[in-house]
Amino acid sequence: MVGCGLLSSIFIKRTALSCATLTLGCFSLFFQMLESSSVPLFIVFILLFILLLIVLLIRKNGTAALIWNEIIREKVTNFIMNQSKEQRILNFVLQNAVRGDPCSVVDTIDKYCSQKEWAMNVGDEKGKILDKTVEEANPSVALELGTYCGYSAVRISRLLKTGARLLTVEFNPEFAAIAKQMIEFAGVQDKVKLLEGPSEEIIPQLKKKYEVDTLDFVFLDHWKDRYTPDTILLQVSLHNSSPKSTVANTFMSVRPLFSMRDHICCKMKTSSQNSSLTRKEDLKDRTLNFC
Ligand SMILES: C[S@@+](CC[C@H](N)C(=O)[O-])C[C@H]1O[C@@H](n2cnc3c(N)ncnc32)[C@H](O)[C@@H]1O
Repeated sequence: MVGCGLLSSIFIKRTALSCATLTLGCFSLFFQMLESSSVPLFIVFILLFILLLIVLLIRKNGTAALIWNEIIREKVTNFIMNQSKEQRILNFVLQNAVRGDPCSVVDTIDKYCSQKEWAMNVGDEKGKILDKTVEEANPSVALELGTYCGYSAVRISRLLKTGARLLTVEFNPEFAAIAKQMIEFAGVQDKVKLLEGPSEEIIPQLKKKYEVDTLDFVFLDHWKDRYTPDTILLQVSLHNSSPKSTVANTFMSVRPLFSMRDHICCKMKTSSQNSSLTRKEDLKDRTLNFC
């Protein structure tokens, strides 16, 4: 009984209950073990003690928490529910957001990801910075690399002026299918075009296949190792026409970004507790160092 309670308790997210239950269980077993001097009880005690140590590690250590939540817990939940996390996010939106209202979709994803499961959306905190940069750039043509479930695509598109468009690139077919439904549910499908494939293949096609002459705004939010090569590829593919504004969701230096002319550059970083960003204006000295 105690073992069952303890095992189920480790599935309870971020509650002090799991730790308290485990500790209580360990103590109660320890005293029973002392009374009966039973070997099986001793083995159970050792196992529960190890479990307690693991739970404490998950609660105190960021990497352990990440491994637990993103690898073990998510895989177990996916297996039990026979559904991916991204599908759960979409279902939550379909059930709780207002169809045709992009703000409601954005808020509902934020709600799910802050209360139930973390996901790699840009999120509300950095999203507000993204909003500000989009509003300043007021783009006619915008590009996003890394769509995921479509959170930032919906977020950006809700700020686009009439006739403006956002091209968003995603190479994972499962994520692309989710994003497509998210974009349609938000009612922004006329503004957002999802291009499925690796950025390194899509970017060279932008000019001819997607009739892009210049980009007014670029949001880099795919895998970080592609930031620099894709920035160069963008410049080459669009014949050296630099975007008016580029936002990179990173804390690292993206050299070509900073050497582009006429751009507003915006760096974002996430600390364990919150997000912060340094705008181009504040970055000038450091920017020069990077170039
Ligand atoms: C951090 S997520 C994007 C989050 C999204 N911008 C948002 O805020 O909602 C990164 C996404 O980029 C995609 N990705 C990574 N490298 C890519 C590449 N080279 N081409 C296309 N998509 C890529 C991944 O599959 C993943 O879905």
